[in-house]
Amino acid sequence: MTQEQYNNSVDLLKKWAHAYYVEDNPVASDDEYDRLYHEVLDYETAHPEHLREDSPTQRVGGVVREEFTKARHIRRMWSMEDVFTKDEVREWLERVEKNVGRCEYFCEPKFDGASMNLLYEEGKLKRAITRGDGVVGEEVTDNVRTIRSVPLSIEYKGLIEIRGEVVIRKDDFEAINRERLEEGETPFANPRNAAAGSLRQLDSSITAKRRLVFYPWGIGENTLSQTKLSEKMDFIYAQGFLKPPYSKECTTLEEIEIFYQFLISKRDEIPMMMDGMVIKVDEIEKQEELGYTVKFPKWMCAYKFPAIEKVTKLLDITLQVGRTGVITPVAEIEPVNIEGAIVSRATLHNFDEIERKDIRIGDYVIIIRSGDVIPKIIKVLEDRRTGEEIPVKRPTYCPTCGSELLDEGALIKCQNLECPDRVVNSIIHFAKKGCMDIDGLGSKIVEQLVKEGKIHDILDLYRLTYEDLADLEGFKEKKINNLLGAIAATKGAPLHRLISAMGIEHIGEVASKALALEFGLDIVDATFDEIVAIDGIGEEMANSLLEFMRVNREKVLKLFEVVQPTVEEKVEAEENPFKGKSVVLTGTMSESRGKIKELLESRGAKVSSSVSKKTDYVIYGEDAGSKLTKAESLGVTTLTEDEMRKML
Ligand SMILES: NC(=O)c1ccc[n+]([C@@H]2O[C@H](COP(=O)([O-])OP(=O)(O)OC[C@H]3O[C@@H](n4cnc5c(N)ncnc54)[C@H](O)[C@@H]3O)[C@@H](O)[C@H]2O)c1
Ligand SMILES: [Zn+2]
Repeated sequence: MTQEQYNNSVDLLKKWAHAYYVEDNPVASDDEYDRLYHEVLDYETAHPEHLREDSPTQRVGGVVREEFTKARHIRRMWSMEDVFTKDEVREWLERVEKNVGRCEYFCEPKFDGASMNLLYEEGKLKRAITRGDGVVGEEVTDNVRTIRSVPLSIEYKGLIEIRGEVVIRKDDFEAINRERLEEGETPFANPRNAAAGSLRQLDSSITAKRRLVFYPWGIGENTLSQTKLSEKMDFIYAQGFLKPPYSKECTTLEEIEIFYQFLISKRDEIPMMMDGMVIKVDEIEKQEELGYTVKFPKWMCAYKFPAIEKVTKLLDITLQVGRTGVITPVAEIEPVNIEGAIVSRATLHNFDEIERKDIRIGDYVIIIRSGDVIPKIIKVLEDRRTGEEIPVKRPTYCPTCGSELLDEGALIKCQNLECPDRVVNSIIHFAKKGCMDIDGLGSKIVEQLVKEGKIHDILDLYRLTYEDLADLEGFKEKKINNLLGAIAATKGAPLHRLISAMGIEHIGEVASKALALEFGLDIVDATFDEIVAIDGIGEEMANSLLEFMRVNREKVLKLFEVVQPTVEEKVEAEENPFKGKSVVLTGTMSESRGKIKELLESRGAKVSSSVSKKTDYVIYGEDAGSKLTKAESLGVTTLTEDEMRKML
């Protein structure tokens, strides 16, 4: 890096930091920011004479926004040094121990939220101040009062500054963004900006709606006498604050590394966004001996997790035709490595989303991949446009069969029932697990069969003969017999699985069960009023089912004839505490969860997989994780397996 490049980089970082800290609306990804930041830092270490005082390496956070009252922290608030590899942790530990000898290290998650300082006096919450530039922050007391995990009063009567992170749950974050998009506002780029933006509301009722959570991680001004940070924190938790789900005291690099890997393995499960692990020297005396740089304490560091957000370029948008004919746009992106996986495509739900986000071909975009979630574009970096970007047009003809498309606004559909992509995808769906579960009929084989003209629709599967398959490439006697056997074995399958397998839009497994129980084979003649009378089935589902039956009535009747599905009897469950209740199972139980699900369903319970405010009971076994925590945070009744059995 030359001095000129250094100066330009500092200017760029400053611009990015302002957008991030002050506007809550970043124009770069964290990964990019961190990279440039470290290049700048390297240059400054090599050329201390060129160091600019206004470099982001020399200051904490951003400036205070005009609309808010400024307030001073009693003790300064800091930023944190970050390390990215085990080797860097080793170096960090060596540096620490060279100065103060062997230490104990307190390790805990680094939640990615907004830094907050709470001042308590005589047991009352007096003031809540954002970190700001570390010396002066914004007073947001009224907003913070709406956060349920911030106690308004505590037992301890001394003056104390309790520091922590205001975080937003990942699912709330997504919900807020959906809402913002609907209202034509720009979505928040990440949970941290969403938390910060929610705190900086001039109207507290908006903050209140955001369901923020506060996790304490440290103390500023205080007169507590404990000699270790972890002991002080235990005292804080005992005052009624939330304790992070995991923390560990370590003494060696190996222990630190093991806990780090453990936290990474919990990354998707924990409802809050974690971007690393914090390592802190536990002994207060040693902390003081180590002291501070201009920006951060020398006694703690953030051991960052690998980035799950990356910036990349949108190369093209291609179209996929689903089994219901819906055309889904797919973003083809310049391949990037996210946590070891090469990502080259991302989903876009529909064309309205492209228009709302104003995504153009050639744009730089931030994409995120977390857990098993398919990568998605979360933000367009409009600042980086060159003017060459090409707006995306809504398609008017099917990319597969060429028929004219029906544009319904949010959805664009190919209406040609014989469209090859629709046929292939509907057969793949028909054959998959949870539907008809036809072993040996995966997507490749379906494509082959359709392409070779062996099948044109689902019914054709049941007409396949040995001779039909014998001349296909890769089909030997055993494979043919297995496939024909697997298809024949679907005869007599439960009706609800057959309904599910038909792939009616909006009708999933649960709805299929309810429909099968209610109507049996008469489902082809069900009326709108009868359908919506079923608990859990809404108008959209009813219309979709009616439309499907209108178009496919004859085919469905034929299918019933060939498959001869087993019609389940409708038996009223006897009265019991779980009848009609919504139940979620989590953790390891004495039998498989599938078995326990069946048991509860036979008693009239609805068993679902995610916890919400509508859940009546969460029944947990051993090693229960985030679902249990979520239930507790929502105030949902939790039961052990034993308690459940007693109630039955
Ligand atoms: N995308 C962008 O344009 C952009 C711009 C500026 C900064 N950033 C991001 O912000 C980071 C720098 O921000 P920063 O200086 O606030 O540092 P930081 O967020 O990396 O770390 C410091 C903060 O961590 C928080 N924290 C969470 N858990 C904690 C715990 N257990 N103990 C102590 N503190 C805990 C505290 O609020 C503390 O202030 C960069 O690494 C970058 O990722 C991004
Ligand atoms: Zn088509």
